Amino acid sequence: MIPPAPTGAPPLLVVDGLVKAFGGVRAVDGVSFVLRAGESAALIGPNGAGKSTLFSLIACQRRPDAGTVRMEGRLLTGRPAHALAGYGIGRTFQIARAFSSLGVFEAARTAARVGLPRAEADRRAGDLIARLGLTGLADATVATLSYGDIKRLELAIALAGRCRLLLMDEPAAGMAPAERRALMELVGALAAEEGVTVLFTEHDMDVVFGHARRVMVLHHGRLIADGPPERIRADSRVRSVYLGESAGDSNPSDPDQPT
Ligand SMILES: Nc1ncnc2c1ncn2[C@@H]1O[C@H](COP(=O)(O)OP(=O)(O)OP(=O)(O)O)[C@@H](O)[C@H]1O
Repeated sequence: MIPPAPTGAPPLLVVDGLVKAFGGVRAVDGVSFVLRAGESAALIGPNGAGKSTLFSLIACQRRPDAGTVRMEGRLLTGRPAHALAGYGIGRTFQIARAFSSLGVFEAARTAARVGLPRAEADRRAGDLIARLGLTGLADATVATLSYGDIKRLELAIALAGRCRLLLMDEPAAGMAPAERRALMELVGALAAEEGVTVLFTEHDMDVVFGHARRVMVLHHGRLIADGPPERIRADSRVRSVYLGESAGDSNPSDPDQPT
């Protein structure tokens, strides 16, 4: 588990008054929060709450209608998505696609090579793929990997670039429960070792309540709750928002106990 962020840790990501509308729908409607170095936060909400849109605004895939995002004090809003790495932000979503013709080790090494001498980059890439259980696949072409292996490789690639903030859009989607737990435990351990702050969206409440130290709840584009998992679980507004959700695992009133 990731230890709680030290009190008074410096603000890493500052999201201030983000708004994004599609026609008449305010998908993100005035969202503000501060993520401090060392935190591990999950962004949850029922279908259509605005999670993907908010994530895409933070990750510079869309421009907000209003509001700003700052990383370590530097304005991120308006920058292209490929500038994220230069701000110390790694994103796991679909990274592997860009590396599909490379071998697994080569892909991790390419990411590690940015700003590191060759020998050090090789060592870092080797260490990370070992930690992620991919050593046996070091020479396999990325395009041939299974879904779960791609997810692990994406994590290795994001961390190889020595990001300070890791953005993960449904990191465990499509995985079997045991594989999900293993992946998130690895994320927690690696983030703690590397001093990386984590922000992730997730539908699976076991993953959210088992692995986030902070949970932010979106509803109709607004943050309706933000706090430690135990407080979110007991929040009457959060419970009422999730009532009637069809997916059994989408109800935060009845998640598994945190591991
Ligand atoms: N490109 C788009 N054009 C029009 N409306 C959109 C677009 N993207 C999102 N929306 C609308 O914005 C709202 C928020 O959608 P968003 O996908 O961000 O929610 P979400 O919380 O990620 O949902 P889910 O959990 O179902 O993925 C929804 O009403 C959605 O229909």
